[in-house]
Amino acid sequence: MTQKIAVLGAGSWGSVLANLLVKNGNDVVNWTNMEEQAKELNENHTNRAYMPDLTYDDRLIATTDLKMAAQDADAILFVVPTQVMRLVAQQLVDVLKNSKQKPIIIHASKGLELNTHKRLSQVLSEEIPAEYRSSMVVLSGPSHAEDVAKDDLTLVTAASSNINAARKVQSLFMSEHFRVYTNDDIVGVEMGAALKNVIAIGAGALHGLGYGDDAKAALITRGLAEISRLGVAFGAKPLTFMGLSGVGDLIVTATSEHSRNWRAGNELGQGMSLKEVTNTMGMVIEGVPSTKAAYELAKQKKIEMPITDAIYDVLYNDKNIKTVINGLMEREGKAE
Ligand SMILES: NC(=O)c1ccc[n+]([C@@H]2O[C@H](COP(=O)([O-])OP(=O)(O)OC[C@H]3O[C@@H](n4cnc5c(N)ncnc54)[C@H](O)[C@@H]3O)[C@@H](O)[C@H]2O)c1
Ligand SMILES: O=P(O)(O)OC[C@H](O)CO
Repeated sequence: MTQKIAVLGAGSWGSVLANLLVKNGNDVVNWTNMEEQAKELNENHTNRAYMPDLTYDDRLIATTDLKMAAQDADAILFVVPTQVMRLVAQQLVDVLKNSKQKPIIIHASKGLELNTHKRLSQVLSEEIPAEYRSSMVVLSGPSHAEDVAKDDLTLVTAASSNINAARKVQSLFMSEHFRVYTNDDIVGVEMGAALKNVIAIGAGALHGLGYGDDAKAALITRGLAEISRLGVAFGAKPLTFMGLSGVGDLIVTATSEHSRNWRAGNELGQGMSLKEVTNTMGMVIEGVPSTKAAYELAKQKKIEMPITDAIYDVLYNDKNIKTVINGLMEREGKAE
């Protein structure tokens, strides 16, 4: 049955997921806060600032009118940067109150809120009416908009404490190119999604500095160990980090040139300043705020996260990358 779906956020991931949902036979409205972008998507079926090579399905509608996008929708998918998620959720409250039906709430963003250190399902739960909380779903896993846009093969997970809601999301997104598993560990899925961005900055930096494959494999492996340690301290299931939203997403983000986090690290490794990197990327680099949030969470819980500490020192204390890498190698010997 055709579903009415609102996708909030028309950057690379939001617009590409909206396009996928249209191709799956749904009525989809993609909400953006930029008038020019809505016009371009509606008239030219392009979104050149984010996906320069993609022509979108001409059935995809874009709007800056949140009510038009989300009122009476069957599903509402948030795909905005982490630090504006709360703001967008607040704008949605009145629309939800005036809707004739109760949509399923999904988010596909990856990060931790600065200051509160909260996961995105927690942020949404605080802002939207209570009756939506139990059926919230998180869509996550190794997935770059560039690959999904060209119908390459992508496998992700839909996590919820409500299995029926997860299954509903699974069936909305599944296609011959896009496979969705279900998962009941929202904490693990969201922690894996946010923390892999931190390690990906480190992996990009190693590349930018000219280190080889051994160093990159070691960083990913030891990065996974500290992601799991922090996640488990907050109630995640250890095995979740062995799945698509854990090691799967870590591998793609820490090795792909599509990754904004990896590219940011690579440019830092090549000697650019953080300001230059963020000013030229033109898209969100979630690992930058998530490094700060993860660093502070780790201190709060007394969890050892040496790689996160090192990236934090580079991003927030202006430490030299080569020096922090040397520091990691010079730590006392440990058991694995
Ligand atoms: N790009 C990917 O391949 C990909 C894949 C999986 C997950 N994600 C996650 O999805 C989230 C969004 O990433 P993206 O790649 O689409 O980012 P992006 O930088 O490409 O686009 C972000 C969009 O958010 C919009 N935005 C910013 N502030 C806003 C506000 N106050 N109100 C409404 N819209 C606002 C911007 O205008 C822009 O269109 C991130 O958390 C990212 O980690 C991205
Ligand atoms: O481009 P990045 O670094 O934000 O990563 C995008 C996705 O999270 C990869 O799964």
